[in-house]
Amino acid sequence: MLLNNILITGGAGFIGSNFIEYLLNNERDTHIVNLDKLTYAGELSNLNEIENQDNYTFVKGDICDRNLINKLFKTYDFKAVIHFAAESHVDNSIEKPDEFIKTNVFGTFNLLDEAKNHWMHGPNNVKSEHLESRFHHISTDEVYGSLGETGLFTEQTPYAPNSPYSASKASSDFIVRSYFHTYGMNVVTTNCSNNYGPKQHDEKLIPTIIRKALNGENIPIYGDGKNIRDWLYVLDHCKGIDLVYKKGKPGETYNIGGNNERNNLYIANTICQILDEIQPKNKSYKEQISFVKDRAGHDFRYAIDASKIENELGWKADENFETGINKTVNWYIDKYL
Ligand SMILES: Cc1cn([C@H]2C[C@H](O)[C@@H](COP(=O)(O)OP(=O)(O)O[C@H]3O[C@H](CO)[C@@H](O)[C@H](O)[C@H]3O)O2)c(=O)[nH]c1=O
Repeated sequence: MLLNNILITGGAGFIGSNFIEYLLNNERDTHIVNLDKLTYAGELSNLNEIENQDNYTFVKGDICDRNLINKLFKTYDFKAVIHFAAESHVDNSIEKPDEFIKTNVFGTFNLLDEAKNHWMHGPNNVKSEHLESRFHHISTDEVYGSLGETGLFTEQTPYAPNSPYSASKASSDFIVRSYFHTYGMNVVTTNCSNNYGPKQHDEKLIPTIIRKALNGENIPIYGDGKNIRDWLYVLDHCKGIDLVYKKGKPGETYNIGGNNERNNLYIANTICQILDEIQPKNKSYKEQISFVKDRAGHDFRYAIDASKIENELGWKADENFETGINKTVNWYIDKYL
């Protein structure tokens, strides 16, 4: 059988590795090339379960390396690119924005431009063998900025990124958009809310709470803990990405959110309550919750209106926050204990 080669960038990271596993479990006619730089956030063991499959190849490399990208396109004649690779941690972007601009902005441009050169003769002239070839850009709801107490982000919400991270993702979204409008390239973008679930890097809120709780350390909650995020179980996100990748309209963007708005203090209390039940000790884990200095420019609230992907493509999240967080806490207990 002739396999379709697709390029997945950042596949050793949290969402990318969950997506690769999801795709390979559901498809037999795809060969995935996973290009990942293996920064501190990439973990090859995330891919243990599929690393020996013959329809999977790992390449260590940087999306900013134009020669490498060119060589990969020549070797594999990719039929699609699904682009996860990014510097993703907001706190790091506040301390050191350079890498975010380099990887998220320049790296995305590099990939996109190589894909265009490989798939198209010129503006609006796609090579016959690449009529279906698609560039799927994975992005974030943070590009829309911060909400007050009410309202939801829709695909029409104007961009208003507040952190160097979200500004770099917003820039990359605009570059991708421009390749549709200028060159007629087949691109789609998905903007997701906060993901959680297995394989997330230790630095993010939910793994931090679980790890610090189990280690008997203070659980750091920024500011007053009232900031709100819309939590999306990572496998629901993967299903949404797969739908958009296969059925999304070229040039369109789709929001993917969990419809699970929770404030950070609620998240910490919920996790502590689960741990009190399944991993009890002499006092409640809640006593470890500790309020610390707020994040600079901390966005107050993110919340997504996912009706476009639900109505147009039939996507629906399978997990609600209660089912998802229970699975997640159990997964990290196995990892940390
Ligand atoms: C790490 C940490 C975070 N926080 C707060 C800050 C945020 O309000 C909330 C979640 O923080 P983080 O886990 O860093 O995630 P956040 O800044 O929302 O961004 C995430 O979600 C975004 C999607 O909304 C993604 O685009 C980002 O790549 C991803 O990192 O918890 C704490 O209160 N204490 C902590 O120790």
